[in-house]
Amino acid sequence: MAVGNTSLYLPSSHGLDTAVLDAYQQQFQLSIVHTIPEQGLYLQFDAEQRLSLFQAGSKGSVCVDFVSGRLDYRRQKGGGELIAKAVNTKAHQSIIDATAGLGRDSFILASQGCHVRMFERHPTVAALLADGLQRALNHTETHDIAARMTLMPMSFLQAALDDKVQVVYLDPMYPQRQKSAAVKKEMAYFHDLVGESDDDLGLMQQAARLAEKRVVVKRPRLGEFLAAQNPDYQYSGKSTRFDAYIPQKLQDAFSKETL
Ligand SMILES: C[S@@+](CC[C@H](N)C(=O)[O-])C[C@H]1O[C@@H](n2cnc3c(N)ncnc32)[C@H](O)[C@@H]1O
Repeated sequence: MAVGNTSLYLPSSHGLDTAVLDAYQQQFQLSIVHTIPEQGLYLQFDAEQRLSLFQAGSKGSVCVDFVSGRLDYRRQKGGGELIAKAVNTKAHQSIIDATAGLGRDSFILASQGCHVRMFERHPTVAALLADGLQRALNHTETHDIAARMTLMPMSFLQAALDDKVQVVYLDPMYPQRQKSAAVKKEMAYFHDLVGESDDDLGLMQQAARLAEKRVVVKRPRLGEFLAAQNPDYQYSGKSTRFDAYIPQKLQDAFSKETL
């Protein structure tokens, strides 16, 4: 994972108050700059005031937008989301999303009434998510959904060990496949930033300790099982598969492996 101070470009007359600037610098480890970087990835507010990830010299950007676009369409149309089946949202409403990323899966779960605590280890991605969440809270249509989503400091994931949740959801990065549609191009910026997953086993072990009912893992349809663990249930779609595990069985498997 490429963590280093990502630059946040702000014009000299940006109008942000000191508390907001402090949060960007301290919490999200961003370096404020007043000229647009000539190379690499950087953050900037786009024309619609959304905090966005840009690549110097390239077109397009990535931001978290729960209010318009694809997620808004899914919110309004709803429908048989495979993820809802895998999590079993009718029975399980308390969720930890331990790899929250841009929050799309968390938003879908929250749209189904779940309360989702989101953890994102990359501070720049967490900054994008915090910005998108705030805008969703400020918007009437998405306020109630966003109010069920909480972005947690990473350190709380360990501290939350005494505080079980029904489901832990995992969607670690998997190796990038061929970039098909142009819309995927921007997502290459995101991949460059966070890199591939380097801690699959650690994530699975932590999830097995925290979850009471299920651990759910998102994978490419034909992808390998995370940490080589065979799931108890599988839910396959056109390109994605959700593997569901009974946490106790996972814990037993891990303790056998360490004997
Ligand atoms: C594929 S993205 C998740 C996308 C997300 N499900 C969504 O709907 O937007 C994976 C994210 O998990 C994060 N991540 C990977 N390993 C992690 C770990 N061990 N702990 C916390 N976050 C992790 C990465 O920084 C990345 O943002």
